[in-house]
Amino acid sequence: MSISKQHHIDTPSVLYMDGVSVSFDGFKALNSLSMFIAPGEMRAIIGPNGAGKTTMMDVITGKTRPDSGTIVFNNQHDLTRYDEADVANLGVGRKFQKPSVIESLTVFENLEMSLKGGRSIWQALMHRLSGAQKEKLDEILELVNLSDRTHHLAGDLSHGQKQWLEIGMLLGQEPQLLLIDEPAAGMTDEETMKTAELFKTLAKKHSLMVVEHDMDFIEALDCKVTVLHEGHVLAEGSLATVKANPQVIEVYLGR
Ligand SMILES: Nc1ncnc2c1ncn2[C@@H]1O[C@H](COP(=O)(O)OP(=O)(O)OP(=O)(O)O)[C@@H](O)[C@H]1O
Repeated sequence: MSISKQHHIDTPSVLYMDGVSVSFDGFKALNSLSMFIAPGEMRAIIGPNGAGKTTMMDVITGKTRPDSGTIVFNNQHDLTRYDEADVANLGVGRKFQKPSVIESLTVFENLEMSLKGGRSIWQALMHRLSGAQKEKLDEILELVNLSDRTHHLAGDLSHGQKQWLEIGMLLGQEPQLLLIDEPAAGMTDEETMKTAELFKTLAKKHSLMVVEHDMDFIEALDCKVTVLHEGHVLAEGSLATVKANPQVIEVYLGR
């Protein structure tokens, strides 16, 4: 599948990938991968183990440099030229599967440290927030369902709440595109459904790329699904469409 260069120029996009390939010792982890994410879009990415999902996020975020291909952020920035810190500063936030909140700090303190502009632990602990910053943190706390846990230690939160806190910390960076790896793993059913609601709300202001294995969660996201297989896009469309695709059934869902 290829997306024309003209499409890229004419259509506003948050992420445009075309013909992206990466090899490790001759093995193609990504094999001419092409994908297009629109502003405000939420996209679910599925695929069997080894399909290239992590490698795809690595090349978008500047962790791995592709051997060939184009990756453009916001119709403007060639992401293959930037390192991880630059890509984050441009507005691409990444959430790894395992939460990495600081457990000995409160929910609020964790969020304070994440605010755009960079705050040291010391500044964060001094609680010198502007009115606008305080307002923003309150808004994030509300969004991620943690308003009633503001002054609890992050270490006392449930696994799902830690994941929400970390998503809140990403939001503190004001990213335009969020890449989120298996958020529902280890969550209760209730937390999983709340997370789907949260993502639907976020998608109004941000673009989201969500890598996930949990089909109930993907169904609840109710968004376009891309199926990766052997480093390439195998199918794209609604969950119902890709589930009915014989190639998808063969390589993934039917296994
Ligand atoms: N640094 C590396 N060196 C060698 N091979 C690698 C490296 N990173 C990834 N691979 C290989 O590339 C392929 C794609 O891996 P990747 O982790 O991107 O898949 P994935 O879809 O994220 O899988 P999973 O669902 O298991 O996380 C796999 O076969 C993997 O072994």
